[in-house]
Amino acid sequence: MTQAPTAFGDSILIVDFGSQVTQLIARRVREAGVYSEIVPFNAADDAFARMKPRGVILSGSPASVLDEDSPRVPQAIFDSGLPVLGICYGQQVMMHQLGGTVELGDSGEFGRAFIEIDDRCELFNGLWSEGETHQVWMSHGDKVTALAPGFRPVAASAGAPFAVIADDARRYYAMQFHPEVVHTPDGAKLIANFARHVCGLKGDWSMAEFRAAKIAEIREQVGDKRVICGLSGGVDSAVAAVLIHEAIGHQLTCVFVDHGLMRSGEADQVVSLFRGHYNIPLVHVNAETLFLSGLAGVTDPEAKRKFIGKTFIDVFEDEARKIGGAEFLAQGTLYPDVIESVSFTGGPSVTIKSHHNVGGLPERMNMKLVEPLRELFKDEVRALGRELGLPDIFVGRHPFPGPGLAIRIPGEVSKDRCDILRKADAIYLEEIRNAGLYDAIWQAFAVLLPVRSVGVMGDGRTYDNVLALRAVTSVDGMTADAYHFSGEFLSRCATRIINEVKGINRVTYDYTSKPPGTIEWE
Ligand SMILES: Nc1ncnc2c1ncn2[C@@H]1O[C@H](COP(=O)(O)OP(=O)(O)OP(=O)(O)O)[C@@H](O)[C@H]1O
Ligand SMILES: O=c1[nH]c(=O)c2[nH+]cn([C@@H]3O[C@H](COP(=O)(O)O)[C@@H](O)[C@H]3O)c2[nH]1
Ligand SMILES: NC(=O)CC[C@H](N)C(=O)O
Ligand SMILES: [Mg+2]
Repeated sequence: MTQAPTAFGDSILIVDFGSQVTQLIARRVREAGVYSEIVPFNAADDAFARMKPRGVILSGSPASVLDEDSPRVPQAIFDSGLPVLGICYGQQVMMHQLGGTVELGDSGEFGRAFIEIDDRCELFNGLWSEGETHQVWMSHGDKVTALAPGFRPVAASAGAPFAVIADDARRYYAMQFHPEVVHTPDGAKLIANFARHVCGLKGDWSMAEFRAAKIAEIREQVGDKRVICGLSGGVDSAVAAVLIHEAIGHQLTCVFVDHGLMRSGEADQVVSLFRGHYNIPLVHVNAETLFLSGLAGVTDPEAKRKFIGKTFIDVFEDEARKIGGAEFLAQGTLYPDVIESVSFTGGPSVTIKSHHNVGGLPERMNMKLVEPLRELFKDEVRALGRELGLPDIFVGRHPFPGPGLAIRIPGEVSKDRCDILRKADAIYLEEIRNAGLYDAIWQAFAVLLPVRSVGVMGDGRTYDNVLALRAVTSVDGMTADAYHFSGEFLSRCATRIINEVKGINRVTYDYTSKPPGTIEWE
């Protein structure tokens, strides 16, 4: 998982101890105009040396510092003299390592809590003053019972006398609550204060800077070699292709793989849209038979993903040979693809699913990867797309997963089932567009369930497939909420789909948020 040295100037390193909300810390730091990266605690030493950050934030964790073998902060971070901000477990582990005491609490604090500000400190600069009460969000069972030398309490809650602690001389701050979540209303400002006021960073990280830095980095990585870019029609690969083209021009060839798992009419649309807007060579590969024959009999979601990931690479390598060889394969991989696919040995996070372009890649690959968007969240990619002048039709598109309809057909995938799903999905999206809801929704799609139900149509009995509709709102795909359609809208979709698509006799709507669900069903 080693990456090239960061070219983004001043940054903050976030050490991940496995909290569910670590990504939110990175978002808050970036919103403050400061570049940040998350690294698992067991890779923090290397990342610290590579990034040369100007400050460090320690995340929460499901672990307890009282457990044997629970994670620790690399000593190099404390030895560096840089500012450190500890959050929840981050606070506990700082105390444990720096000479304080942590004990198992009689009862934890979970959810909303109120803290009283007892003293001023640099972290509160221009934000909180003595005597005030503020809402925060807690989620802990252990608690700090004695402070390490140099620290003093600056805020307390009913359950946590050391809700915020400070050592202004060393620029060490720590809190028991989570400032990164929206339920701590001033949390983003606290994190911004740490990044800008305590670490002294300017907060001028922008997409224009990212664009320039990335172009330089791509030129350096690629030299005069050829690059193939997997182009899906989605915003990520379109932005990656345009950025790489700006860097290396004619050395780039794009390859669109039609795996037969596309939505209705999508293949032609993507190819004509891209050819219409850009003068970048684009190869259109029809690989439907290859993908569908390989998926026959495969029902396990991870097995589908792994097969598709591998087959994508086979196709890219074939196409590379046809143009006389390419040293590099470019993809529009994003930060969430990386975070959700990787579990670190001995590390705290688990693999949720193998995104086809990361965890789904075969072990042995002949081409080296160029992934200029690997550090970005989706909304940041859209901002970069606008910066690069991409038309709205690319920038505003709903995401569509690389494995396509295969992960929206739980159970075995066949051409017949793809055809049924394509028709239903097209009606659903048409209704969404007609109702003017496309831009209010982050992603919408249908899932063809491996369940049949009994119905009655035209006085006859039917025994057909059940379809689930899904629509979510989100900022970056890391968390999501079900979209609340009107009942009238949903029944219109249900009626049209059952009337117009042979093979479906029941339609349901999926109200699950993420977490606990994921956006896709597989
Ligand atoms: N059909 C395809 N042909 C070629 N490359 C593809 C295809 N589908 C996916 N890829 C590659 O895999 C990467 C990841 O896919 P992903 O769906 O996350 O991104 P995207 O399609 O570019 O954008 P979006 O997430 O908005 O759909 C793409 O950026 C692209 O490089
Ligand atoms: O290119 C992709 N390859 C994949 O293997 C993949 N799996 C999920 N997705 C998309 O990622 C976002 C989050 O999806 P999940 O909540 O299902 O993980 C949603 O936008 C999903 O559509 C993928 N995109
Ligand atoms: N959210 C956290 O970081 C929790 C830390 C630790 N597991 C506790 O329960 O106190
Ligand atoms: Mg896509």
